[in-house]
Amino acid sequence: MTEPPCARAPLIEFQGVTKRFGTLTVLDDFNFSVAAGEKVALIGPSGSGKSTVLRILMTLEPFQQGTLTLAGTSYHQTGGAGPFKASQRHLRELRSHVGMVFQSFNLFPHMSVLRNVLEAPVKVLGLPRAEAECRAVELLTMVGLANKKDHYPAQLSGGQQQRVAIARALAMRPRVLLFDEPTSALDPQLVGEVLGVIRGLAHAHELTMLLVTHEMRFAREVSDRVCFFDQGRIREQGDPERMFSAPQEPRTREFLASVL
Ligand SMILES: Nc1ncnc2c1ncn2[C@@H]1O[C@H](COP(=O)(O)OP(=O)(O)OP(=O)(O)O)[C@@H](O)[C@H]1O
Repeated sequence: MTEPPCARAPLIEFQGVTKRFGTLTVLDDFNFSVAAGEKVALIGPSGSGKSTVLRILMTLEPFQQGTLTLAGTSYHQTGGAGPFKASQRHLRELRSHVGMVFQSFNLFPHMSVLRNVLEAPVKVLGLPRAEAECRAVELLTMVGLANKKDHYPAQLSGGQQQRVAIARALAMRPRVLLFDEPTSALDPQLVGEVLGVIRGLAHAHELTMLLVTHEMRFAREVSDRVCFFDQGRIREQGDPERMFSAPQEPRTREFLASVL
Protein backbone atom coordinates (compact mmCIF):
# COMPACT_ATOMS: atom_id res chain seq x y z
CA MET A 1 0.00 0.00 0.00
CA THR A 2 1.30 3.49 -0.83
CA GLU A 3 1.67 5.67 2.26
CA PRO A 4 -0.45 8.84 2.24
CA PRO A 5 1.56 12.03 1.45
CA CYS A 6 0.88 13.48 4.91
CA ALA A 7 2.82 10.55 6.47
CA ARG A 8 6.01 11.65 4.70
CA ALA A 9 8.56 14.17 5.98
CA PRO A 10 7.67 17.78 5.08
CA LEU A 11 9.23 19.14 1.91
CA ILE A 12 8.02 22.65 2.68
CA GLU A 13 7.71 24.17 6.11
CA PHE A 14 6.77 27.70 7.18
CA GLN A 15 7.48 28.25 10.88
CA GLY A 16 6.34 31.45 12.56
CA VAL A 17 6.53 33.42 9.33
CA THR A 18 5.45 37.03 9.45
CA LYS A 19 4.98 38.99 6.25
CA ARG A 20 4.11 42.67 6.20
CA PHE A 21 3.54 45.15 3.42
CA GLY A 22 4.23 48.46 5.18
CA THR A 23 1.81 48.56 8.10
CA LEU A 24 -0.35 45.74 6.72
CA THR A 25 0.43 42.35 8.30
CA VAL A 26 -0.55 39.72 5.76
CA LEU A 27 0.89 36.62 7.47
CA ASP A 28 1.19 36.65 11.23
CA ASP A 29 3.20 33.87 12.87
CA PHE A 30 2.21 31.61 9.98
CA ASN A 31 2.81 27.85 10.26
CA PHE A 32 2.25 25.48 7.38
CA SER A 33 3.88 22.31 6.15
CA VAL A 34 3.51 20.26 2.99
CA ALA A 35 4.72 16.71 2.48
CA ALA A 36 6.65 15.64 -0.60
CA GLY A 37 4.17 14.66 -3.29
CA GLU A 38 1.22 16.25 -1.54
CA LYS A 39 -1.35 18.25 -3.54
CA VAL A 40 -2.72 21.11 -1.46
CA ALA A 41 -5.47 23.54 -2.43
CA LEU A 42 -5.42 26.98 -0.79
CA ILE A 43 -8.84 28.57 -0.67
CA GLY A 44 -10.23 31.60 1.12
CA PRO A 45 -11.44 35.16 0.70
CA SER A 46 -9.63 37.70 -1.42
CA GLY A 47 -6.73 39.27 0.47
CA SER A 48 -6.36 36.41 2.98
CA GLY A 49 -2.72 35.79 2.02
CA LYS A 50 -2.87 32.75 -0.28
CA SER A 51 -0.85 34.26 -3.15
CA THR A 52 1.62 35.74 -0.69
CA VAL A 53 2.46 32.23 0.53
CA LEU A 54 3.18 31.13 -3.04
CA ARG A 55 5.19 34.27 -3.78
CA ILE A 56 7.35 33.76 -0.68
CA LEU A 57 8.06 30.19 -1.78
CA MET A 58 9.02 31.45 -5.22
CA THR A 59 11.34 34.01 -3.52
CA LEU A 60 9.35 36.80 -5.16
CA GLU A 61 8.60 38.26 -1.72
CA PRO A 62 10.87 38.59 1.28
CA PHE A 63 9.39 38.04 4.73
CA GLN A 64 10.23 39.78 7.98
CA GLN A 65 10.30 37.02 10.56
CA GLY A 66 10.36 33.25 10.86
CA THR A 67 11.82 30.26 9.06
CA LEU A 68 11.08 28.76 5.70
CA THR A 69 12.44 25.27 5.07
CA LEU A 70 12.41 23.78 1.62
CA ALA A 71 13.91 20.41 0.70
CA GLY A 72 15.95 20.38 3.89
CA THR A 73 17.43 23.87 3.61
CA SER A 74 16.21 26.54 6.04
CA TYR A 75 16.00 30.30 5.58
CA HIS A 76 15.68 32.36 8.74
CA GLN A 77 14.58 35.94 9.08
CA THR A 78 14.90 37.66 12.41
CA GLY A 79 13.09 40.97 12.33
CA GLY A 80 13.53 44.10 10.30
CA ALA A 81 11.79 45.01 7.07
CA GLY A 82 14.76 44.44 4.82
CA PRO A 83 15.04 42.04 1.91
CA PHE A 84 15.47 38.28 2.23
CA LYS A 85 18.69 37.86 4.16
CA ALA A 86 19.54 34.61 2.44
CA SER A 87 22.51 34.80 0.12
CA GLN A 88 22.02 34.85 -3.65
CA ARG A 89 23.27 31.27 -3.72
CA HIS A 90 20.64 30.22 -1.19
CA LEU A 91 17.93 32.01 -3.14
CA ARG A 92 18.96 30.28 -6.34
CA GLU A 93 18.94 26.94 -4.53
CA LEU A 94 15.45 27.64 -3.13
CA ARG A 95 14.15 28.75 -6.51
CA SER A 96 15.58 25.71 -8.26
CA HIS A 97 13.06 23.48 -6.50
CA VAL A 98 10.01 25.56 -7.31
CA GLY A 99 8.08 26.41 -10.49
CA MET A 100 5.14 28.76 -10.65
CA VAL A 101 2.21 29.19 -13.02
CA PHE A 102 0.66 32.64 -12.79
CA GLN A 103 -2.83 33.87 -13.54
CA SER A 104 -1.50 36.04 -16.37
CA PHE A 105 0.67 33.37 -18.14
CA ASN A 106 3.80 35.62 -18.23
CA LEU A 107 5.18 34.14 -21.47
CA PHE A 108 7.93 35.99 -23.33
CA PRO A 109 6.00 37.60 -26.22
CA HIS A 110 9.01 37.87 -28.57
CA MET A 111 9.89 34.16 -28.31
CA SER A 112 8.23 31.22 -30.04
CA VAL A 113 6.40 28.68 -27.92
CA LEU A 114 9.35 26.30 -28.20
CA ARG A 115 11.86 28.94 -27.09
CA ASN A 116 9.65 29.94 -24.20
CA VAL A 117 9.93 26.37 -22.92
CA LEU A 118 13.59 25.64 -23.65
CA GLU A 119 15.22 28.98 -22.83
CA ALA A 120 15.53 28.59 -19.05
CA PRO A 121 16.74 24.95 -19.11
CA VAL A 122 19.52 26.07 -21.50
CA LYS A 123 20.38 29.36 -19.78
CA VAL A 124 19.81 28.44 -16.15
CA LEU A 125 20.32 24.67 -15.96
CA GLY A 126 22.98 24.64 -18.68
CA LEU A 127 21.32 21.80 -20.63
CA PRO A 128 22.61 21.27 -24.17
CA ARG A 129 20.15 22.92 -26.58
CA ALA A 130 19.33 19.65 -28.40
CA GLU A 131 18.44 17.91 -25.14
CA ALA A 132 16.40 20.88 -23.93
CA GLU A 133 14.57 20.95 -27.25
CA CYS A 134 13.66 17.24 -27.04
CA ARG A 135 12.36 17.73 -23.54
CA ALA A 136 10.45 20.89 -24.56
CA VAL A 137 8.75 19.03 -27.42
CA GLU A 138 7.85 16.20 -25.03
CA LEU A 139 6.29 18.66 -22.61
CA LEU A 140 4.46 20.52 -25.37
CA THR A 141 3.10 17.16 -26.53
CA MET A 142 1.97 16.44 -23.00
CA VAL A 143 -0.02 19.70 -22.88
CA GLY A 144 -1.34 19.06 -26.40
CA LEU A 145 0.54 21.88 -28.14
CA ALA A 146 3.43 20.29 -30.07
CA ASN A 147 1.84 21.53 -33.28
CA LYS A 148 2.07 25.15 -32.02
CA LYS A 149 5.76 25.09 -31.17
CA ASP A 150 6.71 27.66 -33.80
CA HIS A 151 3.85 30.03 -32.98
CA TYR A 152 4.21 33.15 -30.84
CA PRO A 153 2.16 33.67 -27.66
CA ALA A 154 -0.03 36.33 -29.31
CA GLN A 155 -1.15 33.71 -31.85
CA LEU A 156 -2.50 31.43 -29.10
CA SER A 157 -5.70 31.45 -27.05
CA GLY A 158 -5.45 32.17 -23.32
CA GLY A 159 -5.93 28.47 -22.54
CA GLN A 160 -3.14 27.52 -24.93
CA GLN A 161 -0.84 30.20 -23.45
CA GLN A 162 -1.49 28.86 -19.98
CA ARG A 163 -0.69 25.32 -21.12
CA VAL A 164 2.62 26.60 -22.54
CA ALA A 165 3.28 28.28 -19.19
CA ILE A 166 2.74 24.93 -17.45
CA ALA A 167 5.14 23.20 -19.88
CA ARG A 168 7.68 25.97 -19.28
CA ALA A 169 7.47 25.57 -15.51
CA LEU A 170 7.86 21.78 -15.79
CA ALA A 171 10.88 22.12 -18.08
CA MET A 172 12.90 23.24 -15.04
CA ARG A 173 12.09 19.92 -13.35
CA PRO A 174 10.79 21.51 -10.13
CA ARG A 175 9.90 19.38 -7.13
CA VAL A 176 7.18 21.86 -6.25
CA LEU A 177 4.75 23.42 -8.68
CA LEU A 178 2.72 26.44 -7.60
CA PHE A 179 -0.44 27.52 -9.36
CA ASP A 180 -1.79 30.98 -8.61
CA GLU A 181 -5.36 31.08 -9.88
CA PRO A 182 -4.31 29.55 -13.19
CA THR A 183 -7.76 29.84 -14.78
CA SER A 184 -8.93 33.21 -13.48
CA ALA A 185 -7.90 35.14 -16.59
CA LEU A 186 -9.52 32.68 -19.00
CA ASP A 187 -12.81 32.77 -20.83
CA PRO A 188 -15.07 30.10 -19.30
CA GLN A 189 -14.88 27.87 -22.37
CA LEU A 190 -11.05 27.70 -22.06
CA VAL A 191 -10.93 26.79 -18.37
CA GLY A 192 -11.52 23.06 -18.93
CA GLU A 193 -8.45 22.49 -21.09
CA VAL A 194 -6.12 24.01 -18.47
CA LEU A 195 -7.79 22.16 -15.60
CA GLY A 196 -7.41 18.98 -17.65
CA VAL A 197 -3.63 19.44 -17.80
CA ILE A 198 -3.41 20.21 -14.08
CA ARG A 199 -5.60 17.21 -13.32
CA GLY A 200 -3.11 15.04 -15.26
CA LEU A 201 -0.20 16.45 -13.24
CA ALA A 202 -1.99 15.75 -9.99
CA HIS A 203 -1.50 12.04 -10.73
CA ALA A 204 2.30 12.48 -10.73
CA HIS A 205 3.23 11.10 -7.31
CA GLU A 206 6.58 12.85 -7.09
CA LEU A 207 5.33 16.35 -7.82
CA THR A 208 4.29 18.50 -4.88
CA MET A 209 1.56 20.95 -5.85
CA LEU A 210 0.12 24.04 -4.19
CA LEU A 211 -2.90 25.43 -5.93
CA VAL A 212 -4.60 28.74 -5.15
CA THR A 213 -7.97 28.50 -6.82
CA HIS A 214 -11.50 29.78 -6.82
CA GLU A 215 -12.61 26.61 -8.63
CA MET A 216 -13.94 24.77 -5.59
CA ARG A 217 -15.07 21.68 -7.43
CA PHE A 218 -11.63 21.35 -8.95
CA ALA A 219 -9.91 21.84 -5.57
CA ARG A 220 -12.05 19.06 -4.20
CA GLU A 221 -11.24 16.78 -7.09
CA VAL A 222 -7.43 17.12 -7.34
CA SER A 223 -6.17 17.88 -3.85
CA ASP A 224 -5.16 15.65 -0.94
CA ARG A 225 -5.80 18.53 1.46
CA VAL A 226 -7.71 21.78 1.40
CA CYS A 227 -6.54 24.73 3.53
CA PHE A 228 -9.00 27.52 4.24
CA PHE A 229 -7.17 30.84 4.66
CA ASP A 230 -8.66 33.66 6.66
CA GLN A 231 -6.83 36.87 7.53
CA GLY A 232 -3.37 35.42 7.08
CA ARG A 233 -3.98 32.20 8.97
CA ILE A 234 -5.11 28.74 8.10
CA ARG A 235 -8.43 28.72 9.90
CA GLU A 236 -9.31 25.14 8.96
CA GLN A 237 -7.80 22.35 6.91
CA GLY A 238 -8.54 18.77 6.08
CA ASP A 239 -9.22 16.28 3.38
CA PRO A 240 -11.38 17.70 0.59
CA GLU A 241 -14.41 15.50 1.24
CA ARG A 242 -14.62 16.59 4.87
CA MET A 243 -13.80 20.24 4.18
CA PHE A 244 -16.50 20.63 1.56
CA SER A 245 -19.19 18.40 3.05
CA ALA A 246 -18.73 19.09 6.78
CA PRO A 247 -16.66 22.24 7.47
CA GLN A 248 -16.32 22.79 11.22
CA GLU A 249 -15.57 26.49 11.46
CA PRO A 250 -18.32 29.09 10.96
CA ARG A 251 -15.94 31.20 8.80
CA THR A 252 -15.28 28.24 6.48
CA ARG A 253 -19.00 27.50 6.22
CA GLU A 254 -19.74 31.16 5.46
CA PHE A 255 -17.04 31.29 2.78
CA LEU A 256 -18.10 28.05 1.13
CA ALA A 257 -21.73 29.12 1.14
CA SER A 258 -20.71 32.28 -0.72
CA VAL A 259 -18.77 30.47 -3.47
CA LEU A 260 -20.47 27.11 -3.99
N1 LIG B 1 3.03 44.15 -3.28
C1 LIG B 1 2.10 44.45 -2.38
N2 LIG B 1 2.10 45.65 -1.75
C2 LIG B 1 1.18 45.93 -0.80
N3 LIG B 1 0.19 45.10 -0.42
C3 LIG B 1 0.13 43.91 -1.01
C4 LIG B 1 1.08 43.52 -2.02
N4 LIG B 1 0.77 42.26 -2.42
C5 LIG B 1 -0.31 41.88 -1.70
N5 LIG B 1 -0.69 42.86 -0.87
C6 LIG B 1 -1.82 42.81 0.09
O1 LIG B 1 -1.64 41.65 0.89
C7 LIG B 1 -2.89 41.06 1.19
C8 LIG B 1 -2.84 39.59 0.82
O2 LIG B 1 -2.73 39.49 -0.59
P1 LIG B 1 -2.73 38.10 -1.36
O3 LIG B 1 -2.58 38.42 -2.79
O4 LIG B 1 -1.76 37.18 -0.72
O5 LIG B 1 -4.20 37.58 -1.05
P2 LIG B 1 -5.00 36.38 -1.71
O6 LIG B 1 -5.60 35.63 -0.59
O7 LIG B 1 -4.15 35.66 -2.65
O8 LIG B 1 -6.14 37.18 -2.48
P3 LIG B 1 -6.80 36.89 -3.93
O9 LIG B 1 -7.67 35.67 -3.75
O10 LIG B 1 -7.61 38.13 -4.17
O11 LIG B 1 -5.68 36.73 -4.89
C9 LIG B 1 -3.95 41.88 0.45
O12 LIG B 1 -4.52 42.79 1.36
C10 LIG B 1 -3.15 42.61 -0.60
O13 LIG B 1 -3.75 43.83 -0.92
